[in-house]
Amino acid sequence: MAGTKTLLVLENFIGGRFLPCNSYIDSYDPSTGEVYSRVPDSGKEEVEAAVEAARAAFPGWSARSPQERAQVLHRLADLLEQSLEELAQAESKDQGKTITLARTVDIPRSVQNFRFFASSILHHTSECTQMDHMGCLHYTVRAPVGIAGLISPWNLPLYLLTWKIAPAIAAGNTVIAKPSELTSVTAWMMCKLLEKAGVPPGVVNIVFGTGPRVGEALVSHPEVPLISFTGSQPTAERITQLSAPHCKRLSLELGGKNPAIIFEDANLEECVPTTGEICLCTSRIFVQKSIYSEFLKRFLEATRLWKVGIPSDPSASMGALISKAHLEKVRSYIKKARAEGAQILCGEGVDKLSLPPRNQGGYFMLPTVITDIKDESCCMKEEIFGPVTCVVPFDSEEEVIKRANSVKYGLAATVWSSNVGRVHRVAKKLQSGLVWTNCWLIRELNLPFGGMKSSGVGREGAKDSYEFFTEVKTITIKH
Ligand SMILES: NC(=O)C1=CN([C@@H]2O[C@H](COP(=O)(O)OP(=O)(O)OC[C@H]3O[C@@H](n4cnc5c(N)ncnc54)[C@H](O)[C@@H]3O)[C@@H](O)[C@H]2O)C=CC1
Ligand SMILES: N/C(=C\C=C\C(=O)O)C(=O)O
Repeated sequence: MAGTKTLLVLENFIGGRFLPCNSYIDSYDPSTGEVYSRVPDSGKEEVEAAVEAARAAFPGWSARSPQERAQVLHRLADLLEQSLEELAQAESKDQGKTITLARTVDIPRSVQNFRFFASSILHHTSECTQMDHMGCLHYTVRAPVGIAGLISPWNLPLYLLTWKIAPAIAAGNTVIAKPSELTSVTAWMMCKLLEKAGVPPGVVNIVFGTGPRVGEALVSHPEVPLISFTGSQPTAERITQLSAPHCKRLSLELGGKNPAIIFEDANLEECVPTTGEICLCTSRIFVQKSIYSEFLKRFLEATRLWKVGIPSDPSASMGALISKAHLEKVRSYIKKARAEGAQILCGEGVDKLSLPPRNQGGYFMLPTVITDIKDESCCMKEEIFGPVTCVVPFDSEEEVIKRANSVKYGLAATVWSSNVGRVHRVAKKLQSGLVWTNCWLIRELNLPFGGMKSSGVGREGAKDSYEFFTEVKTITIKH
């Protein structure tokens, strides 16, 4: 491992202090394939220390008023915003995404997550009902649950981690967070801002490392009663098994195999650019037969305009994939599609990727469009989580709803049509936690976010996250 001296070495953040770890994992720069940082390989011992710190901080933090907690969240948001450029550069290098994306989406949304929950925590009300004939009044009270375990993936590192930390601490919990071992740098950078923001020691603890070691230690710890997880379905299954003996509360935000349904009366100008490594991306495009050829022509033209480039290039539309293993996984799907007789119209194996010499070992691939593929193909059923889209024709509304619903996932869908009645009808029948019609990824953070079927359990959002991160009690008063 050449250049060890210059590697960035992260430390766990426990009880308000940065602590070294006994062992470390190498972390790779996805744009070069070279090791550039070292991430603590934490385990049970570090989780135990974090639990101790979180337990000690809980009484003081939970006793503060929502207004006092909100002020701290606002200060943290301001500090993150002041470091936006530095954080964006770090996210782009660590994750492989373009600097433009990190600058305009990831870090601004992380800032917004703290501002949003700082505000929404001030506006919850509780229920009250009268039972006059019994001389009773019933009402509910909510209280923070305790120590929340938060586990996040690599695709939107700081964005998804803060989407969990913000509501959890706003509601008065203390947290132990575990970011993906593949993308830990921005979480570590955020820890440097916590003290200045006024977050007391032990309220936010971050333990770095792998799922099987530190993730499982966190999930299995008896003093961590709730786990909020975003990631893959097999990991969610494991977390569910480990949580079961403790009856833990779980929020599981998992993958998708999201359909876009494009009817013949859709505005193609609008839908072509939006169809496209977020769990919400479209991976199956169903196009009504009468416009199939025209759509495909425009879609291919738009895809070919996507510039795959090094993450720091502001003109690149797409950077590198997260890891060598992931690149190989995505490529293996394209290979399977080809073996099944599908057509690969552009991208992997068809077009040539041009990269600077220094980036030849990076995890890059071209956006790839597949057609002539059967609904039963694994490319149409399984989450590939890469720049690969299948485009297939359909005849009728009834047929396309059935086909769109024929996968185990149910996260997001888009419907494109200028017929108002049709978009309402189809949106209602799709088995999907989120449906966008004539648009994509316009987020309203107040409303429930999450999937059905194998795409998850529970929802996140203003009210949903508040309910998840608090315990409700019903009190009856006889007067
Ligand atoms: N939101 C989504 O829909 C996402 C879906 N994925 C899908 O998952 C596939 C694998 O990606 P990964 O990052 O490896 O997902 P993953 O589900 O393995 O990892 C997500 C997080 O869970 C942790 N984790 C892994 N195993 C664990 C365990 N046994 N106990 C506790 N925590 C554990 C990981 O360290 C990471 O922090 C991707 O190819 C993609 O298909 C990945 C990231 C996000
Ligand atoms: N959960 C994911 C995306 C969430 C986006 C949002 O909250 O806007 C994911 O890609 O894993």
